[in-house]
Amino acid sequence: MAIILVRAASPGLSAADSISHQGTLQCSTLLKTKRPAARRWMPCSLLGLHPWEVGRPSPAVYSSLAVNPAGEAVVSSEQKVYDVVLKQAALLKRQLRTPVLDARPQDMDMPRNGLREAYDRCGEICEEYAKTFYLGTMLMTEERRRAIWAIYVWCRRTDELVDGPNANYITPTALDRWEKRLEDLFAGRPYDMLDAALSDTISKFPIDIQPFRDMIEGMRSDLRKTRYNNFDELYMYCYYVAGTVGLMSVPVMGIAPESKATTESVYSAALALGIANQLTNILRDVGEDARRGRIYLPQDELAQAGLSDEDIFNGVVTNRWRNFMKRQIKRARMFFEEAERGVTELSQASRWPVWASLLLYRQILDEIEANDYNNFTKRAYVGTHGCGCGSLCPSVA
Ligand SMILES: CC(C)=CCC/C(C)=C/CC/C(C)=C/CC/C(C)=C/COP(=O)(O)OP(=O)(O)O
Repeated sequence: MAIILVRAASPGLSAADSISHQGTLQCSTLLKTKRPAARRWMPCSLLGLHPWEVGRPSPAVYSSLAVNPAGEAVVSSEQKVYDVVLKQAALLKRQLRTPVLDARPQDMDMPRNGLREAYDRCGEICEEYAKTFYLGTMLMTEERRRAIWAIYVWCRRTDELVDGPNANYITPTALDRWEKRLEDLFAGRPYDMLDAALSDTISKFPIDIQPFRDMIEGMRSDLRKTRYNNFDELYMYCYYVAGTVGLMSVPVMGIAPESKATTESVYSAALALGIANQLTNILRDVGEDARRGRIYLPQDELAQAGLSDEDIFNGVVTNRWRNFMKRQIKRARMFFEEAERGVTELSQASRWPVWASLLLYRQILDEIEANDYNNFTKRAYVGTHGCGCGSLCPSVA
């Protein structure tokens, strides 16, 4: 019942809504007209436009530079990531010739005792750190739910390496070891029980190792990099640490059998949600990051707005800052819009947790505005009761 009502109230979930990713003029570092057989590129700057001001572009198309300082054309981050999307989509299409998971009896692949315990532990961790999302996963089939927990826990542990209590001791070598462990678990040789859950998951779903490797690469880059010259660099970072989660999730969440959308477009939407979440996270945490000497904002855009690192460290909300933030928020919202269109294409039971987390995270942007753009000393906070679903939200029940 709750879900039906929430669906009716959620534009992204209307049955009549369908994605049209065809034929639109798209913009990125480059503008591109997308055709099935070819992608043609034209620098946005030729039109004197900021990419995200050209109108709602289609899949992952918001990077801002495609020339290096020497004026040479370079492949944008967005294009590099789109190539990963295409690869993931092709793999999924190839591997999904196997039976539809939903059609299998739920108990068929029930894990043996040790594994069951491992998955339960993953569920507990997910519940502890991401309660709303966890509650949403309870609507999925058991197999999918356990798989999502296992992926979540691996990502959480990876993040903890550079963000957790031992972060100061983490070296590139430690990340190399973590990557070796990842390869082992993909080869069916898990190191501990939590790895064993993921190892089991990848044996059941068509999940590729690349987004996992890329996430570790993101942690490596976080160790050495504290500034981002432009949005192209920031986009790559967001892909590494969050877009990857979207790509990992699609094979488990599943595309609705009735969906007319292309596999690539669903992956693009999943990627967009990861990017949107990460951009939002960055905008929420500007003050906190600055206190750690980090600025995850495009330096060129800061300079254009007349702002410097000093302004960020001083943390005074000025009109320049407000204007800068307005543009950053606008861009993050465009990624959310892109993501929204993909939610409807997921298999029915996977939509709600994704939708709930999208609403919840997007509200952080509203909250930053409500705080008059003071993200230096005020943390935009959205409680689990604030996901826009009122009393229909399962997190309230
Ligand atoms: C839309 C479609 C087709 C599929 C959905 C695919 C998915 C699940 C995408 C979600 C990707 C995701 C959850 C990325 C992580 C983003 C992120 C910024 C997480 C922040 O984690 P924490 O650092 O724990 O955040 P808090 O600090 O807010 O607790």
